[in-house]
This record gives sequence, C-alpha cells and structure tokens, in this order.
Amino acid sequence: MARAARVSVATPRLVAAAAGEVWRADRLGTVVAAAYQIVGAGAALGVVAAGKLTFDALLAPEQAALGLTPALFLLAFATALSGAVGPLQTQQHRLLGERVSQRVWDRLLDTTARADLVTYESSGFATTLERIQQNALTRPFAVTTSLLGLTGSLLGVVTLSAALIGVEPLLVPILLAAGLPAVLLSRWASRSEFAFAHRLTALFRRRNYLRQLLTQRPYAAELRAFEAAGPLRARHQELNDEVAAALRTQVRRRQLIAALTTAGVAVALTAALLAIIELVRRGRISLAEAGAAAIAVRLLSGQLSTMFGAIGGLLESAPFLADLERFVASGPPAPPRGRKRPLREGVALTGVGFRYPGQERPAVDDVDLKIGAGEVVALVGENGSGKTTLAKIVAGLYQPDAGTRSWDGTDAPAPDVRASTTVIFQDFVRYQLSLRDNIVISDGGGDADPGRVADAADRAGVLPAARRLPDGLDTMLGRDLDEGVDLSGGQWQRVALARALYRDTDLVVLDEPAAALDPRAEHELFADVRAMLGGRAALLISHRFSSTRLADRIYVMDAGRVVESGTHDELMARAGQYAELYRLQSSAYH
Ligand SMILES: Nc1ncnc2c1ncn2[C@@H]1O[C@H](COP(=O)(O)OP(=O)(O)OP(=O)(O)O)[C@@H](O)[C@H]1O
Repeated sequence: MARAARVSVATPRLVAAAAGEVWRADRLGTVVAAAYQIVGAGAALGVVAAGKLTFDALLAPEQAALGLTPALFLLAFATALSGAVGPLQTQQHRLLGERVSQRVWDRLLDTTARADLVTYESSGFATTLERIQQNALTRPFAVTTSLLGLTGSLLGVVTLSAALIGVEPLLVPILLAAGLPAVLLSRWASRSEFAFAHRLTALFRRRNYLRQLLTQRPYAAELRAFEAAGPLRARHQELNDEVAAALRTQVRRRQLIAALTTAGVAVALTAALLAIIELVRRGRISLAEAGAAAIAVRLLSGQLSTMFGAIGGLLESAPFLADLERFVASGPPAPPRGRKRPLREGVALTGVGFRYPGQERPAVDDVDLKIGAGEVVALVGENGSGKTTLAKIVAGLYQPDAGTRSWDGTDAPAPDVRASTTVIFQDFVRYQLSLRDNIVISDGGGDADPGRVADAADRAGVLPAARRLPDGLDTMLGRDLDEGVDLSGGQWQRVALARALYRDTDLVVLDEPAAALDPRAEHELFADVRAMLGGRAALLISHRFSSTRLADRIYVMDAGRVVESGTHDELMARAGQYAELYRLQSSAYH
C-alpha cells in the first residue's frame, strides 16, 4: 500500500521523465504526433460547429449563417478530417515508437554493461531484466501516446464544454461525473496489471527458455538424439496452460473494469441526453440548439472517455516506469576504463576467499597462489573444486571477499587487472561473425592489424582450417545466421585460442583450452605451450594431467582450497591427491 502511494505521488515525475525520453528520441516525430492530435481535436470541434450550422439551415433557414449545402459540405469535411487523422497518427506512432524503443534499449544495454559479473549472474538480476523487457520497455512511448491523447482530449473537453455551457451549464457536470469512478477504476487496473506482470515473469522466463531449447540450433542434435522434444513440449504446454489461466483471470478483471467505466460514461451520457429532451420540452432551448447540444454531448462524452482512458494509461504505466527507473539507477556507475599493465614480476593471491551471493559455503577459501612473469602455472582439481571461480578472481572479473590480489606487488584495481589479462573460458563464445572478427574482438574489434591476426592464428593453429574456408579469414562462421560456415569443436577452440593470443596481454588464463582438441593437437599444443604463449604468463586449468605436467607449478584444489602445490615431480613424490589423480588417469590408458 505504501508502495502504491509512493508510486502515485511519483506519477507526474515519472510521466514527465518518460515524455522527456520520447522528446529526446525524436523531436520532430513528437511534434508531428502532437500536431495530428491537435488537428484531431480541431476536427471534432468542427463537426459540432458544422452540425449546429446544418441544424440551423434546416430548422431556421431565415436566421442561418450558412445555406444548407455549404453547411453540409463543412460537416462532411470536418467528419472526414476527424476520421483521417486516426490512421495518419497510427502510422506516425509506428515510427516514433521504434525510435523511443531504440533509446530505451540503449539505456537498458548501458545498465547491463555496467553491472559486474556477480550482479549479472545473480538470479534476481535476470528476472528483473526479463520483467523490464517484457513490460517496461514500451511504457515511455505508451505514456507519450497517453499524454498526447490527454492533451487532444483536454482541448476537446474544454472547447466542447464551453459550447455546451452556452446551451445549458448543467450538462457539463453531468458528463464530468463519470470521471471519478473512471479514474478510481484505472488505479485498480494499474495495480492489478503490475502485480500480474510481477507474478508472471518467472513463468515467462521458463517458457522462453523451453522455446529456445525447442527452436535453436545448438540444441537441435541432442534433442533429436534423445527424442526429448516430446517431454519438453509437454512442459511447455503446462506453462502455456498456466499462463493462459492467469491471463484469463486478469483479462476478466480488466473487462470488468472496462465495463464499469463504460457503464459510468453511458449513464452520464443518457442523463445528459434526457436533460436536453427535458430542456426542449420546457421550451428553454430551440430544436436546432438541442440537435447541436446532442452532437456536442456525444462528442464530449467521447472526448471524456479518451481523457479518462489516457489518465488510466498514465496511472497504469507509472509502476512499470518506476520499475525501469529503479533498474537503470540500480547499476553501479560505469567502471573506469582499465589501464593495460605489463607483468614484470607476477600476480599473487594471498589468503583469497570468495562466496557467491546467497551461497553458504565459499567457492574459494583462503587461497595463496603465485604466477610469475612468463610462468606457466596449472590449476587442477575435481569438478566443482573452485578452479573457474579462482580463474575469474585472477582475471579481475570477481573481487575477492577476503585476502588480496596483487599485480607486480601492488594492489591493482580490478579494471586494470581485466585490461591486462586475457581469459578464455570453457564455454567460450562462438561469435557468428567472420573468422577475423572472431579473433580481433578480444582487442576492441576495430581495425584489425593483419600481421598480428596472422601471428595469433598461426600460433593457435587456425591457419590450416582458414585456408580451406571459402573466403579465408573473411569467411563468416557459424550457422545461426544462415550465411556462415560451421567449424568443428576443435577448430572453434583454436579460434578461441587465437582470440586470446591476439589480445596480447602478459597474462593469459585458459580454462580447459584443449577440451575439444584431438590427442595429436593437444600434444602439439602442450608440448610447445611456451612457444605458443610467446613469453606470456599463463594460468592453465585442465583435467588432463598430461597437459599440465610440464607447468612450472601445479596447484591442486579441493572444495575451494589449495591442498597441494609444486612441480609435477614434487607432487608425485608427495604421493598425495595429485599423485592419486595422476595415477588414476594414466592407468586408464594402460
Ligand atoms: N554463478 C554461481 N553462483 C553460485 N554458485 C556458483 C556459481 N558458479 C559456480 N558456483 C559454485 O561454486 C563452486 C565452484 O565452481 P567452479 O565452477 O569454480 O568449479 P570448477 O572447479 O571450475 O569446476 P569444473 O571442473 O566442473 O569446471 C561449485 O560448487 C559451484 O556450484
């Protein structure tokens, strides 16, 4: 309730802010839309005036200002103009709506880009983002349409009321009386609509996910292999039923609100028309005046409906606008652009701990780790032991909750660490762009340096595949956009490696860089990993111990902690967890 009150108080500010957005998105478009609105209101007035002139010409030709034919022409013109404005407006709104949507999307994308990785990965963020996308993005435009409607109808209401007051002042308050219930009913509609959107977001998210699974290419093969489409369709159907049931209830509620509002307007209209008949009966107004008054009453009631509808629209949009504003304001300020630093001594983590929001156990606990300049350091451990989390801390993507991360002995800010480190994740992105863009995107995209592209591609072993592609480095990759050529999993992995090397930082974090490589390719990569890295320091995560045994130092993680560290030989001599895992793995090949 307190929240509803706050939103009501904030409504004018929210509406003004939304209108400001529309104005900034397309000034000329807004002016044109407003002009149509004014023409529409003027045309409605013209219909009344021409109606009055027509009645005068019919009933009292001797006193009429215009002959019947010109009066009828005027009436036809005003009616046609009033009818034509609607479609013109609709088309203009399509254009304006697109520009506004682009602008609001920009604000949304700015907010999501600013959010740090932890915020981004939290489930609340995704749900709010979905709700904003589903419900709030179109609101600034809807508000402007309502505002324009309100302006036009207000103009109509004022002028038509003035015309009616000339005939009988009582007619205006009779019609206006329909307003209060209409506004109260819109407040009810607004609250119920926001609550409905809130309730349904999680349902929509789940349904959208199933739709992606059922329609997108990466899932097509597995879904067919498991014949999983059937069960997934059944779940989709359950969600459809739930959505339809919730929507049915909401639609019924809105229909009831609409019916009550219309009934209020109809009662007021009937009362006004009865009053006009009564006035004629008592001889207070002439028949011509009564005819014009009836037209004016009908038009005024229409304008009042538009006005109340517009007010209702504004009230309905307010909570969604507040939601949008809250979301845009919730993002932290954009982090400063990081400065790329060379790595002269090394990176060190001391007593580092990290806990994911809402998780009880830390994913990384009291970890000490060092990567000297030019060193290759390996991180091994069982699934879920915290390797990827630790890699994200090293790369500056997560800030440790405890302990310190130092760069060349100083406490480097996270943006600097990010700018000075390159990470390739297990689930690296397969950009549906050209092969060249897939490589250069790691260093700002922009103008590619052909020499550096060729060097990175060569080191990562991409060149043999590139030579077989129809347009070499300029071949579009991926099949999602129809035009591309798909690569094998291993070839994609080499492209990701080339991307890491193109960025040219002194520290590289590679999370399972050889998972998709064939044994020969993996052997070649690791036998000569230092040559591939070209002097860069590397943190290498791998489950394949053959890949990591040549590392300068190996850290073994278990349940978030580093339980052992040393060279391969030292760890084997210790006969601890590493030695056990290593033996387990090598025995599989004997
Ligand atoms: N975004 C997240 N939110 C909450 N918990 C997470 C998140 N990411 C990982 N975890 C949890 O943190 C722990 C460590 O995960 P992490 O991905 O770092 O392990 P890993 O050693 O890289 O595993 P794997 O070898 O399977 O890749 C796991 O228990 C995991 O469930």
